[in-house]
Amino acid sequence: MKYAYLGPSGTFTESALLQLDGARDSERIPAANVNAALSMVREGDVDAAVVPIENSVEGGVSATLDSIATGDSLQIVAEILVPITFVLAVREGITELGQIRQVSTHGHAWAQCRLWAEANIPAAVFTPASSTAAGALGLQDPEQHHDAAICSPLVAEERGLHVLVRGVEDNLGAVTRFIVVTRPGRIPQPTGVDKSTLILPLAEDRPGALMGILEQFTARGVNLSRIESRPTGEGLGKYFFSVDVEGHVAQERVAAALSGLHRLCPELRFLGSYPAAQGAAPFVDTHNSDDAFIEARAWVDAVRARL
Ligand SMILES: O=C(O)C(=O)C[C@]1(C(=O)O)C=C[C@@H](O)C=C1
Repeated sequence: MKYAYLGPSGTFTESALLQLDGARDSERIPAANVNAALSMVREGDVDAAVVPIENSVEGGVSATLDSIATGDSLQIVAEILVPITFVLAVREGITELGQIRQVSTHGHAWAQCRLWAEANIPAAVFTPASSTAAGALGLQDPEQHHDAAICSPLVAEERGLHVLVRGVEDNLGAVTRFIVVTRPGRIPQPTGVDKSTLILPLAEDRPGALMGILEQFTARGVNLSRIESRPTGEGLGKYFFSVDVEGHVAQERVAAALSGLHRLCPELRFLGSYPAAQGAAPFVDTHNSDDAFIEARAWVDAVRARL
């Protein structure tokens, strides 16, 4: 396997990739940003990409949500969870927090450490980096000017960086969810604890449009585990919904919800059904079981046979 990931080496994304079976023997290509990683998949330069999609504190990763929602279709085949903790690494010569004038990290990491930074390095200006590891490596680059970086403990250790403070995150126990993305192909078999991801553009801007979408799930007992609205970029007020549901397209209730959604918004994108990284099998009422759907369809077919 050949994987692209949000690089350089030492990102949380690389840690996620290394959790995959056989990843240590695979070819791993660092990409400068999420879009570049997904382009490598679309163009066939790699078999798959690993990119962040959601953080338990900061929410959805817009670059990923937007990139998988448009352009050539992609498919999610797996998800990976990584516990997140950050350290404050500093440039050589910096020994106290008061000396820090510029701090660099990924925007999503900064959002998770903002309160700590306001309280402890209030004078420091934030310089965005393309990843936490890129910010950390910049500390060894004389051409870059930041004197501190917020990064993973691992990259600080691997690069021999001096760590001034550990655990600078505002919320203990944060987790980031990563996805493995391929070109559309075979859908992983259901495991019983699965997720499906959908992109739902609003076909019509009218009262109750979102309710109409949600009803498709409610009526079939399909639980949502994430729903986010993202601007389409076509103008103010134009949004699409990015949704994760509990269940697999092989299950009748999920398939029925998809079919209802397709009638409401034919432009919907099915981004895949894949094993959930954690959780239990969802509760399913008897009337939403596969058997109930199959039996109900047979009953209607028998009625229609008399036409
Ligand atoms: O910069 C990294 O190390 C990443 O893998 C990206 C990323 C993200 O986009 O959320 C991943 C995990 C952390 O939440 C912070 C940054």
